[in-house]
Amino acid sequence: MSESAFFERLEQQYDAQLPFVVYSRPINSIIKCWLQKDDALNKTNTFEESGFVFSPFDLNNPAIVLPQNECEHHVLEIENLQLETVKNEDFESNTSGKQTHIELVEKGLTAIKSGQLDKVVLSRCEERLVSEHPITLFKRLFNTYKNAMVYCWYHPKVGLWLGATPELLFKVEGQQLTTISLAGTQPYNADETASWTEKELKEQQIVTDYLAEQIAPYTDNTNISEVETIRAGNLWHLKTRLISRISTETKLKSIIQALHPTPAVCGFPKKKAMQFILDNENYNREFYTGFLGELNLQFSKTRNTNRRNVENNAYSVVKKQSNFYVNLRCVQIIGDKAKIYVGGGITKGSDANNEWKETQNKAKTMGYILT
Ligand SMILES: C=C(O[C@@H]1C=C(C(=O)O)C=C[C@H]1O)C(=O)O
Repeated sequence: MSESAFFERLEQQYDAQLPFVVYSRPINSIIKCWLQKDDALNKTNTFEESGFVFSPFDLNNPAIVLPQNECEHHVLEIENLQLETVKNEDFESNTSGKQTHIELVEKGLTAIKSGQLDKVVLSRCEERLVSEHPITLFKRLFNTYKNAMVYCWYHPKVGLWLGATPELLFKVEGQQLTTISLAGTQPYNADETASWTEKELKEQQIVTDYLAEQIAPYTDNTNISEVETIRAGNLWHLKTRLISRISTETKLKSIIQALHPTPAVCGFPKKKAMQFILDNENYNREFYTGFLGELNLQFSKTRNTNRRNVENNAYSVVKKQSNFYVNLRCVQIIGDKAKIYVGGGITKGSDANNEWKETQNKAKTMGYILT
């Protein structure tokens, strides 16, 4: 399918108010779209279906699935999309929510000092006007953020979301589980390399240890990589990769419950941090810090047994794969309004003003894309 035919088909779907998702995974020149044939709202809480899942932060609310066999699928392989309009380099974060956010962070710090919590991730949402077509915004995301999972998701009964997330929640290929620990934030500077404080390194290590502990009951042989610095748009983060094997009887839902929400978007202890967020952030995160991605898709892997008998040499096994990304650096579009969702992790020693600035920096990822 040509680039123009691919996007025309997507625009038709949006004009007909039918559900769709268009996305591209990090470091990948493949754009996929799933177009649901009707406007049914398919929910899941078992995560046993095959499809594309869009899950809220709070799993007490349902996750939405675009079922694989009720969708038309298209794939486009391309490096850069044609775009007439360029991104806006002058985005200035709106300061109207500053006082409220600082008060929220201070409340979080008080809870940490009193020993109720070790870490809590506190967020806010900032409104902007948007005039551009969502498909144009998606094209800009794809051209701008090559090492993020970029997407535009729409369901007429739920809403319209776009994002460029640097964070894999986890992926499962057959029995192999991969997850990452992402924490620490610094503004990206092309002339310097990131230098991290002991506090930042320690906090990222805490996230890594926590993830390893959470997956331990379902896995064996966890291999933990060295810590590396990665770039996500205008920011640096610290990242570690954890790879392990899950036992055959483990259900995908158990892995989801063990890993979501991670301390990178919620805090820990998990339940207490979650409760603090639900009680104190004075808005609903909805799908921000939820997760999205391919759910139980079948793929076949060819094995080479190296036997002499050529007939037996290659055979393929059908396996299932899922890959979920944390819904960060995202925006919800309602009519001509764009709501940019941003947050950051608060620990002992965090400074409320710096936390505010960190959310302003994070808002730029989507801010640059909107005009
Ligand atoms: C919560 C967000 O980001 C998360 C929080 C980070 C931090 O506290 O330093 C870093 C990356 C993300 O895991 C967000 O972007 O809204």
